[in-house]
Amino acid sequence: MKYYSLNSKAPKTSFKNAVIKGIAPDKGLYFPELITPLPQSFFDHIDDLSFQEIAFKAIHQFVHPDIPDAVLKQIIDETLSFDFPLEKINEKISVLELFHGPTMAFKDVGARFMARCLGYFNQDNTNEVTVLVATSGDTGGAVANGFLGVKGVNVVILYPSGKVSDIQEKQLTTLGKNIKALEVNGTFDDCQAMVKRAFLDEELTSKMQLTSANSINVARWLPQMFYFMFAYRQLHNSHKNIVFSVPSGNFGNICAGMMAQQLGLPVKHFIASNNENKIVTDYLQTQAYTPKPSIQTISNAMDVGDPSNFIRIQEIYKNNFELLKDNLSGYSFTDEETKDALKEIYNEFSYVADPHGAVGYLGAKAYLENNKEVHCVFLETAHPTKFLDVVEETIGENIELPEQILKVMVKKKKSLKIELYSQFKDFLLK
Ligand SMILES: Cc1ncc(COP(=O)(O)O)c(C=O)c1O
Ligand SMILES: N[C@@H](CCOP(=O)(O)O)C(=O)O
Repeated sequence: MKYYSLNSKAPKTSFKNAVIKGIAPDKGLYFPELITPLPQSFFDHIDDLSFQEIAFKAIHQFVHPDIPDAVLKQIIDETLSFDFPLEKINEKISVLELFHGPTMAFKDVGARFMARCLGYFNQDNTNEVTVLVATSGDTGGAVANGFLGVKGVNVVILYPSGKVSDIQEKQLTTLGKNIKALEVNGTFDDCQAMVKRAFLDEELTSKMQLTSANSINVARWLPQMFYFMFAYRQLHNSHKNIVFSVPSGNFGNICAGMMAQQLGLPVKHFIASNNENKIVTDYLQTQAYTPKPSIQTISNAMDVGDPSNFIRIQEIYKNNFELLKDNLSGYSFTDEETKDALKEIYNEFSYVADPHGAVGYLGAKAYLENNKEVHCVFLETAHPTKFLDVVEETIGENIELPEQILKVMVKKKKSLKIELYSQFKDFLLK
């Protein structure tokens, strides 16, 4: 597969090069040149396939020929070593749990897949890479875990000081080895802007190979397609007209769902469920795309004021506003509404959601008000214990801490505080 830059001013490139570079030389996001739908027989016989087989068929065309089939199978087997259960909340709503990986957030799959691709490309130690990551909470931990000890890869994580949960902070600052954390006095958007500026900085790029492990990178972004296929496999015998409500921040996950739809997955509609950072929800109402400084909320991983992947969504729907609106609705919810939803989900369905999942649930409910003939799946993108204080206080119960979380809580945070791009650059150059 060849990838082109969405800024149209860079040459097409291979999967391998797109992964190693992260972003095109004209600073555009890479996008696959061709999307060939899977045959109808794949969907007709999806019940006969394991999750690993589904994933292999879904991603094969995007990595071929740079990753041989046997290696791809192994990468997928190692990446998908945990479950993705779907639970019915009621007749109209189900929840797809994406938090059973090592850091208990949906980012684990993309991070593990990308780490293994880079490991494969660097077998002969000739492609040493510095991976830069901006995180509003979960990407950092997943990338730290997924890339720990990967040969020839150094990871630098930038996170907004005081704006991630205690557990998220422990997950991204305690591993050591090839993983370094920089605590930025600013917002997630400031972190993302510093990373993007580093890619433009010739002094840096002439001295080191930089790449990104945010959803900018095709190897981090595309495996997120799997979730939508896994949900379909678990639901299609009992429900048609499946709609996904995706708690959205940087819009990588929902955009990966749209890629699955391009592969032929029968998805009736997507819902972008936003907290008060509602740039895309506003766009769908006004047709004006206006990035804004991000607002701090209790669903902090979605505190994004300029979503990177919106441009990919525009590409998928051919920059056609009406086509996009036929496929995507957007809703935004306040923290108070999110807390009420956490209580409602707990009291009515005995289910403990996290604040991001609760926003997804609210999006599903809002859409169902005017669309009766569908079944909504909201994505539970992180385990509730990652947001322990707010969840326990809201539902009035203590929740049991999983082993993954207990292990990390006792570790000691190690980070370097920075405020300016020059400090970030000096850190990289040293
Ligand atoms: C728990 C959680 N939910 C939702 C999101 C939003 O996902 P995306 O940035 O792909 O829109 C994130 C972060 O990305 C997250 O960590
Ligand atoms: N919500 C993310 C922000 C970055 O998203 P990404 O998918 O582009 O890595 C986070 O938790 O860090």
